[in-house]
Amino acid sequence: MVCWAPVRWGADAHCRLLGFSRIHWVYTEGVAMLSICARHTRGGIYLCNYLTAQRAGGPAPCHFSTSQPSLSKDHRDYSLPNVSWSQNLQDLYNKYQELSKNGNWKCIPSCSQWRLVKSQVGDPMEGVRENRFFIRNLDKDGVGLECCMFYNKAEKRMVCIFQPGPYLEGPPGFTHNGCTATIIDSTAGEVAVCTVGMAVTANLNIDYRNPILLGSTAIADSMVEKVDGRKVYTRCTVRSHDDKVVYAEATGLFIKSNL
Ligand SMILES: CCCCC/C=C\C/C=C\C/C=C\C/C=C\CCCC(=O)SCCNC(=O)CCNC(=O)[C@H](O)C(C)(C)COP(=O)(O)OP(=O)(O)OC[C@H]1O[C@@H](n2cnc3c(N)ncnc32)[C@H](O)[C@@H]1OP(=O)(O)O
Repeated sequence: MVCWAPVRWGADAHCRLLGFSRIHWVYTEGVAMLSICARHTRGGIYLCNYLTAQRAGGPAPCHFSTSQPSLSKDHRDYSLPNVSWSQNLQDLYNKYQELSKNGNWKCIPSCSQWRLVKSQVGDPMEGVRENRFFIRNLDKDGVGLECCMFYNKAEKRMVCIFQPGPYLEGPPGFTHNGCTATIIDSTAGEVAVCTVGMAVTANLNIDYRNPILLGSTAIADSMVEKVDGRKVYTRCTVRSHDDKVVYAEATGLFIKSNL
């Protein structure tokens, strides 16, 4: 029999992040099927464990704190590995760290992103909150986006290795396309900013090719194609960690700030 069950799912932050209503409805049969299919992948195990824990009333992360204004001066680097990282994400991180040894690639610490903005435009909330961006705005490791960016100056290229967590769900078991758009915007935006200085998104076009399983590891690979005056044209492809599946392809136009 088909049955719909309400599941309290990290209510406040989840709603804020995805714009859903306070109760998130999950089609339980679909989720059960997905969890069976998902067992075949490393990401699936992550998802299965999470769903099993939730159904059992176990340590489902229903209550957690979001990125509220904070007086903390602890500028944690959210791009460093933590226990929620899958082996695939860790392997990609190790690969780019290795590539960084000859200076071609450079790891971008998460806290550097706001420093970049502040150095250009100042920070209206200086002193009242931590340095962090929308892309990594949940306190709890693993529930949102785990990611790290690497920059290649010579190639005008930025990659973002990432692992979407359970609070980023769109279709049951899969990543919300708005989350994918955020990753693309941030990766392409960052390479635009690193290339020409402070710039904002004017246009973003995305073709979604395949859904991204929650808990899986993927990579957004973005590069600057052309700079024409203040206009920075970028291209980005999102693929699975092993390059076998293309998840999305995008172009973005960023406009260099007049400031
Ligand atoms: C505002 C908050 C900023 C927050 C932080 C922003 C960036 C973060 C920076 C560093 C962080 C590191 C990495 C990045 C991480 C994340 C990325 C997040 C990105 C964002 O979250 S960022 C916020 C969302 N974003 C906006 O909030 C933009 C709203 N918007 C505007 O602020 C203006 O609209 C603007 C500035 C775009 C242009 O205004 P403007 O007056 O300066 O210049 P103008 O209109 O003259 O355009 C100049 C030439 O661009 C062409 N052009 C313009 N728009 C076009 C379009 N859509 N399609 C095709 N061509 C276009 C014109 O046709 C002309 O071309 P031509 O020169 O050939 O005539």
